[in-house]
Amino acid sequence: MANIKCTRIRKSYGGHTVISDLNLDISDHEFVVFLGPSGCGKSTMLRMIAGLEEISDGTVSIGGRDVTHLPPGERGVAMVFQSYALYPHMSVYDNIAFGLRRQKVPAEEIRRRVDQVSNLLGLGQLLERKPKNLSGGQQQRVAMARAMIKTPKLFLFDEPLSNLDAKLREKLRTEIRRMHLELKTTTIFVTHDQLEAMTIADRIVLMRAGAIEQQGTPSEIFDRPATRFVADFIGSPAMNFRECSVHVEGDRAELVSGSIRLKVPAKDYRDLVSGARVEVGLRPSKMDIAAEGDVNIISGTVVLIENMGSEGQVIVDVDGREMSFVTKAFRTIEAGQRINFSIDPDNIHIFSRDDGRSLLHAAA
Ligand SMILES: Nc1ncnc2c1ncn2[C@@H]1O[C@H](COP(=O)(O)OP(=O)(O)OP(=O)(O)O)[C@@H](O)[C@H]1O
Repeated sequence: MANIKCTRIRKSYGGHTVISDLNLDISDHEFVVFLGPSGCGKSTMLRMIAGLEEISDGTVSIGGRDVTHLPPGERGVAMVFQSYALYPHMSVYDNIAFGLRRQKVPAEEIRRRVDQVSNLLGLGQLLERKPKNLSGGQQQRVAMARAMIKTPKLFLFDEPLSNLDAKLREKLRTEIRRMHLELKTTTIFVTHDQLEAMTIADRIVLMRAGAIEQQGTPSEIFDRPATRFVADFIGSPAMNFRECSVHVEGDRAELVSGSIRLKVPAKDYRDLVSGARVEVGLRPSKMDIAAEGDVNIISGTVVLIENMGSEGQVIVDVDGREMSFVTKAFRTIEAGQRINFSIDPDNIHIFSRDDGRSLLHAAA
């Protein structure tokens, strides 16, 4: 069992508090991603769970055992860092076997386990090489193998893919996910890359300034962002935001900004009263060229079309400000033309201008 429980965690450096009163539960076998902008405290949290960083206040337990004051070696965790930190003078085999040799595991057993993890990570042909003769991706695989061989209860990854190029990142991301499906070791993975988080996580813990802003499955976070901050952080291309005034008529509310008029069912949101001002968020990927019968139509002049392969991002000037939407039919559009695009009422996000919280009743 390797569930994790962080209770009322605080971390201060000198007089400066960087994590305050953070509570977090992670289930056995879960793959959790700590996501957030630079400096929000992701690595500090991970390092406190690993035991590499002292906790100023609060407790951490792993598998029901309070490990708050245990050294890293006694916590049953293995950590993979951004830098591979392999021993340059040792072969791949010796690098992977190093930890087990120190534990005086019999040579035969070491051979068996090195073979097992190196096959899992596609390192079987590279065992005699020195790290300097490996690519960055191969070196990171060796670092992962070295962590895995100890059969830890908990895997901690601190931005392990940051030094790799985009293609390799994608490949290793899939491998890490596959490895998790096979081994089911509870995993925490730190990244500031939202796409990486979306594709790899069972659950995303989105942090902001030392606190949890929202946690949930990638779909929950993407489809029902609890705050404007989350909505803005997740999704690429980024969400469009417009400040709108509210006009309520019966069971419908109209959100108005310049020429934009969007209708939503008023009962789905709290605090929608005539005269209120709100922040409205529209995801580019949830809009498309308007079709017959669409209700929420926005008109503007096409500024630019970005070809993304199978679809394109269309940047449109609406009342002197740019908005964007994504469409497969981008090849039919030209810069300078007038265009109507639309959004489904279910995909309109409304946030309070005071505290940035979503006004959707069903928001997390
Ligand atoms: N040893 C330290 N002494 C003082 N402040 C520190 C120390 N380590 C981290 N901090 C501060 O704690 C905060 C959280 O840092 P942390 O490295 O956990 O952020 P992060 O979310 O992992 O960021 P990044 O994605 O840039 O690595 C930052 O404001 C950072 O400046």
